[in-house]
Amino acid sequence: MTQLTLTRPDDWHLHLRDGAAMRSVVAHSARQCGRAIIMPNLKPPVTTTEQALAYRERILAALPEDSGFEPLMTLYLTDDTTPEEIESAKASGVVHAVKLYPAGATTNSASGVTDIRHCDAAIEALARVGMPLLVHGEVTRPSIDIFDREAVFIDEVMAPLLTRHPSLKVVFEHITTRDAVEFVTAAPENVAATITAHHLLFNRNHMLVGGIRPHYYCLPVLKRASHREALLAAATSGNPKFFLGTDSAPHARGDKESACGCAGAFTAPVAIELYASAFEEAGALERLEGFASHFGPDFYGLPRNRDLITLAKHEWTIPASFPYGDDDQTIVPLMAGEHLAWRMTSAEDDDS
Ligand SMILES: NC(=O)N[C@@H](CC(=O)O)C(=O)O
Ligand SMILES: [Zn+2]
Ligand SMILES: [Zn+2]
Repeated sequence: MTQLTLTRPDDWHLHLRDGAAMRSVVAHSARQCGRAIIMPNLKPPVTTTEQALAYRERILAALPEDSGFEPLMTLYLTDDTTPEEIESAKASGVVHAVKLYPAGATTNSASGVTDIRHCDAAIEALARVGMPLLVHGEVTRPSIDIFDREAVFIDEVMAPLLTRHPSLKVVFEHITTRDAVEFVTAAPENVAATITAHHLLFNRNHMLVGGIRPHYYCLPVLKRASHREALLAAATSGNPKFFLGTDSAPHARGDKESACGCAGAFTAPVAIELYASAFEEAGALERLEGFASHFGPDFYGLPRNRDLITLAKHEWTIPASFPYGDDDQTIVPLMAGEHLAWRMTSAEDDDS
């Protein structure tokens, strides 16, 4: 196969940041994706519908002319989120989900949830209005090894949460383990998961062998090879519970290449190409479209995109960096300077 045409994908897990940083990254996603679920972990976080509406306007104002990209907004769940806030989020028509960050689990999660049982009333409202809860699934206790935090979360938080709220729509975000694949596969239809391109392509050796590579550091952290294999099998299985969410998480070069580097891989400029590499490795390119473009909107109850993109088999080199934010900052994409086999060449309207 030398060319691949598919329905335009959507990104069901994306960090755009705000201000100058947002203005420098949003076009990368808008070029590839029709829509994206926009993560609310700004400083301060997006906790109200009013803030989400204002953030959406800032994103729309930063889009290239003629872009049809649609930001799907989310709220950041806190211990104090009220059921009324959930109801006004639903009524707004622009907020599509609510995000659970366990306090301290990841970038800008300090205002996150300290104990999910504090949120039962808000979660009950989510179940009632049919809005998905998006979950960063890691426990945060210092005694739990960082490589075990997702698996422990399933037993301690995710399973009891679904017992208390059996009809709640849940997206287990950026899953990284065989445990999460098995949990989601066995769960009822209202439970799905996003998988990043980097967790499909890499294991922890890529981050740690031969030197420590900060651009491969993200949360949940890359796991051992057998977990990657389980993720790749799930993504390429055709099971509609698993769909595309890049978790592209921009941080300035200096904040990554540091004695205490930030967590997050910046993949937006090459997202669909990275996924194509993973699916090709698994011999499953014909299943890429379902994963990238069909299963996400189906789960969220939104129409699939009408337009198409084309990828060509054409080796090229990922740029070393891109401009980022104010001043002379730059941002380094994942696999900077490395070769990719596929490249997105064009997008077409399907008005015929
Ligand atoms: N994935 C990451 O490593 N980082 C994300 C936060 C997140 O999605 O957990 C970020 O906002 O930088
Ligand atoms: Zn996360
Ligand atoms: Zn994320």
